[in-house]
Amino acid sequence: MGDLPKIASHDQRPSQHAEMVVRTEELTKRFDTFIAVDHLGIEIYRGDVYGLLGPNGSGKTTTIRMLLGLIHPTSGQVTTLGYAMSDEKQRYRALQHVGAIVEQPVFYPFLTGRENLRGVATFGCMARNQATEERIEEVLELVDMATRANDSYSKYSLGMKQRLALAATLVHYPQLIILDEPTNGLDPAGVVEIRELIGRLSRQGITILLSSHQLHEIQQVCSRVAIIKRGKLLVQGNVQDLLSEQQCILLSFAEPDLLQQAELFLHTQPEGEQNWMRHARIVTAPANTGWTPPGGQLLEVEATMEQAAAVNAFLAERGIYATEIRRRETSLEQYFLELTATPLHVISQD
Ligand SMILES: Nc1ncnc2c1ncn2[C@@H]1O[C@H](COP(=O)(O)OP(=O)(O)OP(=O)(O)O)[C@@H](O)[C@H]1O
Repeated sequence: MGDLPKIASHDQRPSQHAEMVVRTEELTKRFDTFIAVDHLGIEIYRGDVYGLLGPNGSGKTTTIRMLLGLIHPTSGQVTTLGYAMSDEKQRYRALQHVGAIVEQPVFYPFLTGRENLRGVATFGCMARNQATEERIEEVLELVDMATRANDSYSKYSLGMKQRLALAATLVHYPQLIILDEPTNGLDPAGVVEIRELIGRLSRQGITILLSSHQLHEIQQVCSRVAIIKRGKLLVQGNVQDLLSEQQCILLSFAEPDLLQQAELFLHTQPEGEQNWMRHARIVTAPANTGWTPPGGQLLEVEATMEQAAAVNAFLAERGIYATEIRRRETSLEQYFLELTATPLHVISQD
């Protein structure tokens, strides 16, 4: 097997005493001989906006369905808000504090948005009283649907339908909401609306778990993420920490020959304490940056901008001078693609 990238768990928890809202331990789901979720251990803390990411078929929906008790795990545990989901009574108690959108929610097309929410409140055993009416108005305001609440559901756009579905999850004051691909099928404006709404809900103290393919959106809205592949956890951690761990610098040289020499010097050094001594490679200059080095190539060195001076000095001592050094910005999307394209291996979890 080739050199695997070093992957670690950088799980900077919100605080030492942060309350665990969801914990899965060795969570596994088999469909006949196929393992859809494989010994998954994730931890979601109060206040997290937690992104569950993975390629198609990696087990996100299956995990979410187990978290909600819609399907039973083959083995392993789910604890939600301190309740063991394997116990029927405890599961019932937990779910009273959870709102979720897993499949396209079913609303009556001929009723208005407000009437549909009244139905949701009734199914949720809320009393038909002034307090419930006030709560319905409150959630309609929260999802920015108050002005359209008297229109029939059949007239809503996809984005409005999704916001009404979110309103429905909020009616009974959940502590945790779970959203499977909440921006699926939405146009860019709809995606932004949902992102803003998730931010608003988070500021109200609601813990949010969402799965998504929209990695750009996830990066903007999530505080922590788990990346899974073939049902296994690849990495879990704070988004900023994961990305800063991926920091690299890019160096350009006046001639392509110097690029080769610089790479060779960094590679042939005896193993040093500095990571950048070992992790250097020639890469194509990133597009759309206006940076056009000779031969279109750059040297990428695994180092922070603070270590750039040391890299520069190291090369200068050997008579090689970089013409320019820049930081390579890593996006969650890039990180995700690099991680999920690598051979699968299990990380050590903290
Ligand atoms: N009821 C089932 N019976 C058999 N296989 C299933 C069942 N449900 C899911 N699977 C399989 O388990 C794997 C994980 O599916 P899952 O829907 O959890 O993935 P996902 O990450 O949510 O994918 P996507 O991003 O495409 O929605 C897939 O290979 C799927 O075909």
